[in-house]
Amino acid sequence: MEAGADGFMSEAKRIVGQAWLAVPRSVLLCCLWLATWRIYNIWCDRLRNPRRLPFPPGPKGYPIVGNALDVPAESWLKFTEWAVYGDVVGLSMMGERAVVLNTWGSISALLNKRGAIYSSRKPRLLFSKYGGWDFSLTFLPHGENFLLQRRFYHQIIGSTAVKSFHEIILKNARTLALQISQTPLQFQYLTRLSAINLNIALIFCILNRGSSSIIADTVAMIYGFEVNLENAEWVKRLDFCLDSLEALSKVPHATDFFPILANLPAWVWGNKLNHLLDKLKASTNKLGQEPYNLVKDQVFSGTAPHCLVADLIESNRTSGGDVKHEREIMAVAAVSMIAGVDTTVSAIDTFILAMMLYPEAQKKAQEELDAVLTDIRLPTFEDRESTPYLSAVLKETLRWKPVAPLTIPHSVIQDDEYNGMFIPKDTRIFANIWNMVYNSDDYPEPFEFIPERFLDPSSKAPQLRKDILDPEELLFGFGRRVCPGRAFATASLWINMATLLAIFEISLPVDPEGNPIKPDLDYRIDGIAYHPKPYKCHIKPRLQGVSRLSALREALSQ
Ligand code: HEM
Repeated sequence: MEAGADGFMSEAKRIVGQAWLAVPRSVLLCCLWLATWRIYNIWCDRLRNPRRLPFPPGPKGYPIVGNALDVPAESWLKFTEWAVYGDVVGLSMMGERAVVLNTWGSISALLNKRGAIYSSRKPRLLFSKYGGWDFSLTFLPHGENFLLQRRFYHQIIGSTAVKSFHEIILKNARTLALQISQTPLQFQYLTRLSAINLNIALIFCILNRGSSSIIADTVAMIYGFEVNLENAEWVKRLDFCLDSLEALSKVPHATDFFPILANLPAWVWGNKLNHLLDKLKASTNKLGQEPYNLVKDQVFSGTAPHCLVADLIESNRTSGGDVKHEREIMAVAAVSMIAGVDTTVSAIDTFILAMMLYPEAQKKAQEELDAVLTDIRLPTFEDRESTPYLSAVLKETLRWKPVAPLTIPHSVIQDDEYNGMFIPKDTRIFANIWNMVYNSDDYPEPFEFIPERFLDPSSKAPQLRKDILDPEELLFGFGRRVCPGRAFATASLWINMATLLAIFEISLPVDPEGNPIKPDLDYRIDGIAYHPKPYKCHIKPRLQGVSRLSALREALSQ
């Protein structure tokens, strides 16, 4: 019996031994490496978190992928469902940690008050490594280049500096109103045309008065060009850049989960992806390098108008005739073109929709404007302080349909503790704006457009309330990453709203039987912002609008 058992054991050992030998050596090594890596991580976690504080609570995920498969494209909707886990929700996405902040309390405590450590970004390696987008502030981690580019923005379009652009913003708002009066059915096309102007302005320093619009504000501010409508080539360039950015953003790439893979050569990812990345690089170059060179020539010949690039070139010129930080100046310019257009257009679209659907709000804003603008006078920035109702309309526009429901995720650069929870270094931080703007405690009846919510009910004359969460503090992001175009964007939005309301009556279109046609309020992410689907609207001059339009024509012809 014993001899038989021994025989069986040695036979078994031999079989198992052979089976082991059959395992390819590389797989074995891989498993060993993974196991060691896992043990090392657990050990490091224990050292970093000696009090064993828990990671924020959140939904249970699947092995390896974590919660990644449960997050749809409109992730803010899922994140809002997960707010049942708390103010701060912890997730795991393919091995990477993420935290969703669902309330103003947690956002201001972490992103604002601890902004020094919560203001980094995790670059998307597909863009930065392979797409040539390592210059872009939106993807830059905390560091020297980030600080330099933020300083450039502050210098040129910080809340005080931006006033030097008011004149051009005003003129562009008036031009848009004039265009809408000529082809009211095309109001959305005109907004689109504004984006076209943006592209064209990237290359031409040609002044073509009478064709600019809200988009042209950005253009004129950045490059000091006014806009020529006819150049379709530049339309294609910006569109292509936006389209390829969107296409590349929609699907996660392997390097998002395994950054180490970004060390592989680009050809590994296949011809099609490389082709798209090459086109992105080329179009970005044309948004940055080419117009930059034009403005630089103007600066050196002393003919450049006041604009972001010219001012930055001027302030970075050396005595030897060079320009310091050229790459960063180009980056600021190209990124502003992309970040400043889509966002502003989305807010204007929402404003027009709201005016159609809430005629009472429109009437109140117009009565307020008429009281301030005697006779046929057109609105100017000096009227901003005297029109609190309109300021409330602006805040409600931003809140009602948030331009960026999740902003851009931040990342934390060192381990941190918050309310007894451990937030490890490199965690991606999402600020769930969506959950905040539709929170009925802060904003009762959150899905309705009610500008009055921002006005003090105890005051006879309309006055903005101070005890309510201001959407302008939410919608432009947080801490050291707060949108550097905020002052410019709100100035542009305000004057566009004031000018349109002073001149036009905005109402629902009607069908052949005279029934009002309600617009579809289904929004989607298009490019970088949340947009309504194309919609129709009836826009015609008001009684006072007719004479204001004549005044406007005269003002623009001067
Ligand atoms: C209604 C208009 C706009 C909205 C709602 C908006 C919103 C935002 C948001 C939410 C962020 C992310 C902030 C964060 O990470 O916490 C952002 C970043 C940014 N925005 Fe805006 N924006 C608008 C207009 C503009 C304009 C007009 C410009 C430039 C002229 C601009 C330039 C930028 C840039 C460069 C960043 C990246 C900042 C960084 O990563 O440090 N934006 N914006």
